[in-house]
Amino acid sequence: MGQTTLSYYKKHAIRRYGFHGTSHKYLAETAAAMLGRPVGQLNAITCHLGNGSSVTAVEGGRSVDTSMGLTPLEGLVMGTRAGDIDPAIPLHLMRTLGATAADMDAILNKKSGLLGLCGDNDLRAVIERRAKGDPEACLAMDVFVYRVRKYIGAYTLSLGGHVDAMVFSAGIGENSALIRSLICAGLERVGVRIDQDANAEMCGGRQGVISTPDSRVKVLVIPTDEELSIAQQTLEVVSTEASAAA
Ligand SMILES: Nc1ncnc2c1ncn2[C@@H]1O[C@H](COP(=O)(O)OP(=O)(O)O)[C@@H](O)[C@H]1O
Ligand SMILES: CC(=O)OP(=O)(O)O
Ligand SMILES: [Mg+2]
Repeated sequence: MGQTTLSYYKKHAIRRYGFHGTSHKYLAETAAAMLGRPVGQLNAITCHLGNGSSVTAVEGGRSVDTSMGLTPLEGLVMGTRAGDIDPAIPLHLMRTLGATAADMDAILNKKSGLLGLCGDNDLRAVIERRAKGDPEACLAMDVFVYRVRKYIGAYTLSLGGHVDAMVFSAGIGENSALIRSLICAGLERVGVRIDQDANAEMCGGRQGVISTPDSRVKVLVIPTDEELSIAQQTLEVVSTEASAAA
């Protein structure tokens, strides 16, 4: 047997690390508290949508899949990151344009995403331009929203169709009722019904439910608190080590 690609995993630590873990953990725990159940009994899809964005599938309180990989480049379309693309594209650009690995790193991490699609990386600017009918801004938002919906669809099946809650958080998820509404549009058949008044109100650091009472999937807006989550997890590690040493 020749060398398998599994050796990259074993010898070179190529694996899915995922990012925003402190945020997704905080969101799952807060969602469980809001639904009045132990986090171990919660299935959820947590959407951390900021400048960097990721989605996580949470089953019984544990992350079972997440959209960022070895680096934060994989997954959603972000402010300046491309997210998922055909892995052959960088190879093609390196061959045809003579681009180096460093060039590709800069293109895919710093010049792609919303910025690459329309010239603005801040979604507030993209939303303003879209409202005026700017075609590139419309395209950028369509691609952004479509990619989030695709992950929600994939993770809904990863969770066997059993989703208790969908959570929106971070700069975009906490503040843009428009983006939340576009992501959830037409999902009634998979149990998601948005209360548009509640959605419009849940901005600027407010926490609450934005789905209708009859929505099978509860849709929540939760301002994330990564600092608190880091402090709680640090305390957990320190207390465990202290009690083991005693
Ligand atoms: N009202 C809003 N509408 C749409 N997008 C917003 C709004 N407020 C903030 N954002 C987006 O949130 C992003 C910042 O999110 P944040 O979670 O702070 O990002 P990061 O931690 O990755 O820097 C901004 O780039 C902007 O696109
Ligand atoms: C990993 C990442 O994108 O982090 P942030 O959201 O803080 O930019
Ligand atoms: Mg952040």
